[in-house]
Amino acid sequence: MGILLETPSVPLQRCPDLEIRIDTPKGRGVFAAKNIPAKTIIDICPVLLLGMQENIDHIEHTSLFHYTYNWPNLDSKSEKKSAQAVIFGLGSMFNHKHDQNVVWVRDIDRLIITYRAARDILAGEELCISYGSHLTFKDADVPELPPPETEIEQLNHIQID
Ligand SMILES: C[S@@+](CC[C@H](N)C(=O)[O-])C[C@H]1O[C@@H](n2cnc3c(N)ncnc32)[C@H](O)[C@@H]1O
Repeated sequence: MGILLETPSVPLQRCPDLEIRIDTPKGRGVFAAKNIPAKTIIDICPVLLLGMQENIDHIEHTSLFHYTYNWPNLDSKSEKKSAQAVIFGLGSMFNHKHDQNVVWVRDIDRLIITYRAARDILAGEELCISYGSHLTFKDADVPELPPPETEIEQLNHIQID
């Protein structure tokens, strides 16, 4: 009897109750078309790990740079370094929200990310992850404060009887 070799594989799964909206204050975004219960798998996405130098020489100069994730990696001296990775599937479409409703887990060895609902998500809500605190763009969720001059002008208009 021969040895049964199992083909290495990752079963894929995507929540069907989703839609892309194309004209939001954050550009395109992923929205719930129906209620989605907490812990539902939203998507399982394959990952392309970029070479450190490839990223510096090329990707950082393209719009793709705004879609990459940090990915733990080892350099040529086996020291831990943060590389960049391109995420295929919906992983590249989630916008940022400080109070995110989607969480994600890396499978480093198999180059996969799994996204799940962090809580119950209502139909019509946007599905967002957190990009952390160092954003490279103006967060559309944060209201614009009036410039100081405007505040002074406003105070000047307050009449005291
Ligand atoms: C990974 S892409 C997300 C998909 C993107 N909205 C699109 O249309 O392709 C990241 C980009 O989306 C935009 N974005 C994400 N979250 C945002 C937010 N909270 N406020 C404003 N823009 C946001 C920024 O332009 C950011 O560089």
